[in-house]
Formats: sequence, C-alpha cells, structure tokens
Amino acid sequence: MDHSAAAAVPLLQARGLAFARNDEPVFGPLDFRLGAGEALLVQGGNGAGKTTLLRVLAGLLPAAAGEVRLQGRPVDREHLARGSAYLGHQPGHKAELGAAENLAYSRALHGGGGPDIAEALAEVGLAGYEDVPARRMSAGQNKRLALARLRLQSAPLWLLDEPYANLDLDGIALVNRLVQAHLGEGGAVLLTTHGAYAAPPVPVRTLHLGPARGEP
Ligand SMILES: Nc1ncnc2c1ncn2[C@@H]1O[C@H](COP(=O)(O)OP(=O)(O)OP(=O)(O)O)[C@@H](O)[C@H]1O
Repeated sequence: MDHSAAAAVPLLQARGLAFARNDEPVFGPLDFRLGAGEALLVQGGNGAGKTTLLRVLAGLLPAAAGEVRLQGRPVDREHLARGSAYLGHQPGHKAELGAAENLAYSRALHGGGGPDIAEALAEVGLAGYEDVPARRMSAGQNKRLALARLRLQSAPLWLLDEPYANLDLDGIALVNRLVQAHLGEGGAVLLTTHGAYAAPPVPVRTLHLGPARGEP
C-alpha cells in the first residue's frame, strides 16, 4: 500500500453534518476530519448534543443533513454501525449473562479479533468475573466490561461517550492506556466530555458544541 496516500485519506470525515428533532436543530452543520492515530475530544455542556453526535456517527440515529465518509468512502448508517465501536452511557450488556458470555455474544455479533476473552477480561481488571452476571456488577465494573468489548470488535473508529464516567482512578488510567494503544495501532478515537472528567494524555483536537437551546 502507498502509505503516504493512505495517510492523506482521513479515517473519518464529516461534511455539513447536522441533526434536528421536530425541525429544531440539535447540532451542526459540522465539518471535521479525524486521521488514523488521532483523537478528537467533543466538548460541550449538558444538552449540547454530544451524545446525539456520537449516536449519529455510530449509525444509531439518522443525520438530518450532510455526509460521513469512513476511510474516504461515503457511508450509510449500516456501514457506520459496522465500521465503528460505540461505548454509550448504557453499557448495553445482557443482564443475565456472565461477563465472559457477554463478550462471546458481542464477538459473535460483531466478528473481530483482538485478544481472547479471558485476556480481555484480565486487561480491564475483571479476571475472576467470568461467570458473574452483568446485573450483579457495579456501574464501574460494567463500564470495564464495555471497554473489554471494544477491544474485541477490531473496529478502527472508537466512539466513546463519557468514557471516564463511573470509573475510579485505576479505571481512568485503563481508558487512557486503551485509547493510546488503539491510536498506536492506527485507530482513531472520538470521545465526549462535558469537562468534569479526565481527558486522554495524548494530543487531542477539540470540537466544541454550543450551549443547549434555551441556555444563556
Ligand atoms: N430521546 C430524546 N428525545 C428528545 N430529545 C432528546 C432525546 N435525547 C436528547 N434529546 C435532546 O437533544 C439535545 C441534545 O442531547 P444530548 O444527549 O445529545 O446532549 P449531551 O451534550 O450529550 O448532554 P449531556 O452532557 O447532558 O450528556 C438536548 O436538548 C436533549 O434535551
């Protein structure tokens, strides 16, 4: 492959991307690009539209206008869902399944490589929780399990909505290690914060979303 040509094509590019509810704009139009090995921090206060933007980029909500390209190709919602790994506010686990079964289910759904399941659990500090159902795990433990899921998906684009929320200091360091490793492997990370939590210790560009409507 011609690496200089590949580097010139952003992993993610948004042009004129906008979302509206009942004709009321929520965000946009936005233009941004994110290359392999880059992180973009989406900032904005409560209700500014950060979660909505990530859900649009994850293919979970339809954009009102604009275009998203992944690795240079225009993509629809289905492609976005396949090309990205999304970590939302809700961990999205099967409550009755054990930690290992949840990861096996996710791997069956998304395909992908990465470490084996026991290794992925150990990496996020959940060794010994293989058979513990998600409903019996704390919010921070569920967040750790969701982080293990990301590692198994092998999607180049990670969309992380408030990834530090519910995590202790060791968990924050874990997020930072995972983000750094993913960027080092040529992935890209788009993450949100409203400023109350940490930020990754890597050079990040920021995308600021304006105040929610009705706020001063
Ligand atoms: N399911 C929904 N139905 C209707 N309106 C919604 C829904 N979810 C969010 N909104 C509205 O869309 C706007 C953007 O919300 P969003 O959750 O994207 O903000 P955010 O920046 O992620 O906020 P926070 O920092 O509080 O998580 C807000 O005005 C919110 O009231």
